[in-house]
Amino acid sequence: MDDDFIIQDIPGKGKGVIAARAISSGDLVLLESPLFTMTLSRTNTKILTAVSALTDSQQRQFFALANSLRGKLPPALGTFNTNVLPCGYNSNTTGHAATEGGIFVIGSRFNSSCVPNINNYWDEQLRQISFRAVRDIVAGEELCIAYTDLLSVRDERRRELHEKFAFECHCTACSLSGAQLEASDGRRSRLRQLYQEIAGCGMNPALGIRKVKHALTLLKEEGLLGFLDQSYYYDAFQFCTSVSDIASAKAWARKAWEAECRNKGPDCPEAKKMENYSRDPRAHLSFGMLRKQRLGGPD
Ligand SMILES: C[S@@+](CC[C@H](N)C(=O)[O-])C[C@H]1O[C@@H](n2cnc3c(N)ncnc32)[C@H](O)[C@@H]1O
Repeated sequence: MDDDFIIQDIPGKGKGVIAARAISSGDLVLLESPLFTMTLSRTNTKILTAVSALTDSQQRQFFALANSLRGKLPPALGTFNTNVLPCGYNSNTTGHAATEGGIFVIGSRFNSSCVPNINNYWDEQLRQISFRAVRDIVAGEELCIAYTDLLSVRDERRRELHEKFAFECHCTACSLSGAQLEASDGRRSRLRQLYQEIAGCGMNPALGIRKVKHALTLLKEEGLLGFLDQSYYYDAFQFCTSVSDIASAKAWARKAWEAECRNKGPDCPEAKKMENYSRDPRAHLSFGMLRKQRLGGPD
């Protein structure tokens, strides 16, 4: 793992993390314990109290991290807010925020991209954060996570990143212009709509499956397939199990299981759940709730 990346200066971004060799989709790039964690209700005083409990060398590590909020916030709070990563379930897409955040000596060096190649996941049992590749990565590529809601349009993403982290994003998606930018914004907006429409398709599972397939196509076109696909597979699984289409339900559950393994690791509770459903879709609450029909599995 330690040989997978190097930390170096990146023009316009401070430091960042670069792949030192080819990394395959699903590979664990880093597993790290926090220097310390803190609940959402943090203040400069609370952070200074937590930092003072660290060893001298850990205190130096904390203050050596970037502070992009210098002059806007007191130094400890600015450093914390620049580097904090969620320690708990967090979804930029649904707006669900983890109640705890942590500071990581290495993990806090990952920069942001709106087409991320790395997923960060807090393992509650280990109380460590993992970083896994969401697609194949070539040597020399920067390893980036997502700091923002990827289903927002470019200008909204830039506004949010500027407000929270005081930088302008120039990732491949944010650097688009003209018709290409319009197409990218259109796909992300449509994906957000589909996310909500799919949730309302419980009584019309055939329509739900069509919308899932449309969403997966848009995710692929937008370069986000490996990052945001798992919830769509789970939705498709539920549609199939509700109409007792067992073979298709198993196939969708398997796709969800693969996605959870890739992004969070095979031992995470979500992967275990999907593995169980892929063996026995009847175990799901919605099994057989609607008239039997065949909906079909993933393409
Ligand atoms: C958690 S730190 C990431 C590591 C940091 N670059 C460093 O030097 O340690 C977050 C800060 O990195 C910079 N950053 C992250 N992603 C960036 C990007 N895509 N473009 C420019 N700066 C970025 C911003 O200053 C941001 O506030």
